[in-house]
Amino acid sequence: MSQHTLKLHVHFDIEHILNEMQTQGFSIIDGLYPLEYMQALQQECSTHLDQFRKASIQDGVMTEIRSDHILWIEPHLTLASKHIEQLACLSQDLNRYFFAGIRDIEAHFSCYHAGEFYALHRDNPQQKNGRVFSTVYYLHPEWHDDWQGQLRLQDIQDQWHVIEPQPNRLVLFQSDLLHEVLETKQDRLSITAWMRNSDPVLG
Ligand SMILES: O=C(O)CCC(=O)C(=O)O
Ligand SMILES: [Fe+2]
Repeated sequence: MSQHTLKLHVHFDIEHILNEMQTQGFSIIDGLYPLEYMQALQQECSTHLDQFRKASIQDGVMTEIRSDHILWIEPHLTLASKHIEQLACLSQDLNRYFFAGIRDIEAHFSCYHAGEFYALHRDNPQQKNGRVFSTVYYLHPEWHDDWQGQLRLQDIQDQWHVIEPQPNRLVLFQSDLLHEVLETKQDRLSITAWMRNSDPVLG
């Protein structure tokens, strides 16, 4: 499919999402995109894998907390940019309902190779980086339960959830919730995006 002819408009079940955000602080949206878009996005991701950088090196400093590889999404990544446009639409609803003040979205592709993980963390540790909501969209072609690599997340009632990284699944959660990516047994591809209420500080 030519990326120029690709028109993407997703209908979010916004009432359901808002209700889940209100009661648990996170929401899972399955089967988000038409298959042909997901496949085109996979291809965009795979053709750029050689440009991914170790996420464990931030500002030249090494951290042990994560071992995945990332590529920040910029406009030339046209298919990934369409995903960000859809998230921007969703953020308008979140703004209307939660007065969240979201003004922009920052996002990167992530690739976890077998043996890689992201230890327990919050995406907005001291509420300094403006991240209000986090989203992860999984785009590997398939996922089996015994491949591990789950997202483990504590909800606003302190209950823990283990979420499988199923392809074409979007997970939306409050950026201040504790979560981790368990060590994966297979290559795990995703786009992580943050809805922010202030100017970007990459990292
Ligand atoms: O890939 C995931 O399931 C979560 C990734 C994550 O926590 C992050 O990139 O901050
Ligand atoms: Fe995170």
